[in-house]
Amino acid sequence: MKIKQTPLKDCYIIEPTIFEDDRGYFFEKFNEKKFEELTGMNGHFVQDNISKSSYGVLRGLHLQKGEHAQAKLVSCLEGKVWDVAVDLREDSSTFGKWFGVELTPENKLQLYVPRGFGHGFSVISETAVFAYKCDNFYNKESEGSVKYNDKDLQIDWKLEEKDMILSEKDENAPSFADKNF
Ligand SMILES: Cc1cn([C@H]2C[C@H](O)[C@@H](COP(=O)(O)OP(=O)(O)O[C@H]3O[C@@H](C)C(=O)[C@@H](O)[C@H]3O)O2)c(=O)[nH]c1=O
Repeated sequence: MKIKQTPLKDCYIIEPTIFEDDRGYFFEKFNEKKFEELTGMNGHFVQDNISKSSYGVLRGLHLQKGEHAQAKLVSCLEGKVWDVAVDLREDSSTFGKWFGVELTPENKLQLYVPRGFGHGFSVISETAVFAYKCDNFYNKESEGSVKYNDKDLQIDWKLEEKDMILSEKDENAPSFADKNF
């Protein structure tokens, strides 16, 4: 397992070591001990989520606030997604900055999105299955969000606006300036 620092503080790309032989391949998708040694972050995840979406679906930007804040380790099991993390920690040197990475079953990359970040992804294949671990439980009352097309963030979602499919909640999300995080 290798990690690569992204331009955002505490946000990492995880690349697994692949063992190939005549049968196919093997890799450790997650190893708490190695993850903690390499990143220095908490690797104790308590919830695993899966979603399936079709082309053009954009989920985000989401976070949980306060004591329910969640770090996420995200990956794509089928298809191709453009994954985006935004640093929403006001005391961070990379506050207000975003980073995007393509996640596919072929590149096997995972993105570690720390607590206090907004997270979202867009589906750029016909369909995509997205999988992620969270280090804190889902809590509806603690949900925060930031509008995907916020003028201050200027995120490139790798989709044309006309193709984007959003939930009503995400369409009506507050702006970055509203600080719903
Ligand atoms: C996130 C979540 C949702 N739900 C329920 C609530 C709702 O009825 C249904 C769909 O929820 P949402 O519309 O919020 O799902 P979705 O838009 O896929 O939300 C997810 O988006 C990505 C970008 C993230 O970063 C995740 O943390 C999460 O916020 O599933 C749970 O039961 N547990 C969960 O952990």
